[in-house]
Amino acid sequence: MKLIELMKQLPLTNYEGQDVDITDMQQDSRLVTPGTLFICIDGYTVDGHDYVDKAIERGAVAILAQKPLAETRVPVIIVEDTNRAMAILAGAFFNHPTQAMKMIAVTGTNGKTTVTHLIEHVLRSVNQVTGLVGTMYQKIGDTIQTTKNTTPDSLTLQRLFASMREEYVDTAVMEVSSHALVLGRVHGCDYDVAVFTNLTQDHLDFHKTMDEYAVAKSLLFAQLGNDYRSNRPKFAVINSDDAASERMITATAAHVVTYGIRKPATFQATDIAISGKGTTFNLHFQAKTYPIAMQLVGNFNVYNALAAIATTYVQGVPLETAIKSIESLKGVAGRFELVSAGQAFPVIVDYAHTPDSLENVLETISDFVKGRIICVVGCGGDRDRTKRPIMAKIAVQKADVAILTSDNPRSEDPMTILNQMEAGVSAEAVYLKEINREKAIQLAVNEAKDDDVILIAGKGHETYQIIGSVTHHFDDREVAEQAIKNLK
Ligand SMILES: CC(=O)N[C@H]1[C@@H](OP(=O)(O)OP(=O)(O)OC[C@H]2O[C@@H](n3ccc(=O)[nH]c3=O)[C@H](O)[C@@H]2O)O[C@H](CO)[C@@H](O)[C@@H]1O[C@H](C)C(=O)N[C@@H](C)C(=O)N[C@H](CCC(=O)O)C(=O)O
Ligand SMILES: Nc1ncnc2c1ncn2[C@@H]1O[C@H](COP(=O)(O)OP(=O)(O)OP(=O)(O)O)[C@@H](O)[C@H]1O
Ligand SMILES: N[C@H](CCC[C@H](N)C(=O)O)C(=O)O
Ligand SMILES: [Mg+2]
Repeated sequence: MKLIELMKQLPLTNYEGQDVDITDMQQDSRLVTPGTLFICIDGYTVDGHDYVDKAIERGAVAILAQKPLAETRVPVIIVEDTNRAMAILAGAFFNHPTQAMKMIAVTGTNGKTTVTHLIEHVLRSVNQVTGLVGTMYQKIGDTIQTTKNTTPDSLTLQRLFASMREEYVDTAVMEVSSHALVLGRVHGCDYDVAVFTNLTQDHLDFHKTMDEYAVAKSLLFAQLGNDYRSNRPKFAVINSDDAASERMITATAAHVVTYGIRKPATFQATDIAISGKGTTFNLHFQAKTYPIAMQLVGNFNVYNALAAIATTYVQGVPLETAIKSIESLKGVAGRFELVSAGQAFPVIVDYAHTPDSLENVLETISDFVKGRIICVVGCGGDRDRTKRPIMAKIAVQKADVAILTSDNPRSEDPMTILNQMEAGVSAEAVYLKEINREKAIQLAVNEAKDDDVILIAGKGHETYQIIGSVTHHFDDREVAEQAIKNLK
């Protein structure tokens, strides 16, 4: 693509300088190849404007910047906000790939990964080619790529959607984080359905207040339904039981479909029964009742199943087909995943890393446990500090034996994090504290009797423990399995 042609996407820029062929766009100098337009992003850690030399050395033929640069070797285009411009240019450069497939976005504090996997599973059961973008990986059909972010930057995303278009993906299902919404990572994505799971405390290091966090989530719904050039109907699929739902509904111009348990909803669940092996409930939709017996455990997974059924229904999948598919799903990796190494007591690895999810998962276990609940939990470093005392309090109150430990301390001192967790626990409470996560898991396993249930919370599918700037291999499932073997 010619630079002048590309710059027409930024009409206020009026670029009429030297024209060159642009064969790629990059915001990371390390990925530049000859012919690239290099976009300078002023980041949280470093300033991309400082990498212009590196980019040109690697063959960049033009630079997009938001600060004046003393650069004469290649054309420099200055815009007010390179991040915003990047999203607009990325959509145009890759010829708007999101318009070539159905697009489903899932946002909310908890349940995004689970709901996207449920939707993917249902769509695959009706032979769709699917794409998936989220916390665990990016996936096209069966091909998996690892990823740094739940929702990557706009350029990475549009490039990914272009690859999906090449693979004839029918529907892309993606998690949209609140960070992504605020940072414009999904600008230019043309969604057909946006799903809201729930809003509870997390990420207050980034959003500062719950109100700000809610506004961030509502941005997804604000960008849905306004594009009347596309003749596809747009749907907002909303959890009617969540206090923040009204804000999401107000923000959108799309059709609204609700799901829930407590308040009236388009897709309503009643008669929920939970066991250690699965959940049954009745789904009510348009005066009909559908009994469902799924392998996912917990009330919160009833919400996730309803969200997936409602979403696939508005995308044309018959209800009975979606139900059958959801019933066949064994689970999502690292979410209420059972570790079995011949022991008598269930060991559950779960990704609960927020107060609400931890409380939900502990309450779910208390619905079926015969003996005690033993819970191993830590809180991430360089993340919302205010959730630490709350999570510890929940663990100590809701589990019979709470073992507080480390979970990706990152640049923080692990003991400081543990102390901040302990601040939420009353002085007379009884709990254990073990900074080494491996030892904490062994303690839990040593403590367990036949009727007990162990919950190892916070890391789920993760296969690492980040201490300082070093990423060590660490997998709760492997460590638990070894700990069980050590018993014998
Ligand atoms: C706080 C935050 O969002 N950081 C994101 C941000 O990083 P940053 O601002 O620190 O980037 P930087 O290192 O300062 O670099 C600035 C610019 O210089 C460029 N650069 C840098 C070095 C170099 O040699 N050459 C070069 O060109 C970089 O490519 C970049 O364009 O931009 C990066 C590229 O897009 C992201 O990967 C990174 O996410 C980091 C890894 C992260 O941990 N983010 C978390 C907070 C996050 O976004 N989480 C959400 C929610 C998760 C969930 O709850 O599910 C997510 O969607 O992942
Ligand atoms: N609908 C829900 N409501 C509350 N808690 C949930 C819900 N679904 C899952 N959880 C809990 O939250 C944990 C994380 O679930 P999941 O990975 O699906 O959420 P997520 O929104 O993708 O999280 P992240 O923001 O880290 O990507 C699960 O392991 C479970 O404990
Ligand atoms: N997406 C979440 C993951 C947290 C997982 C937990 N293990 C941690 O490291 O805090 C976050 O970045 O806040
Ligand atoms: Mg996720």
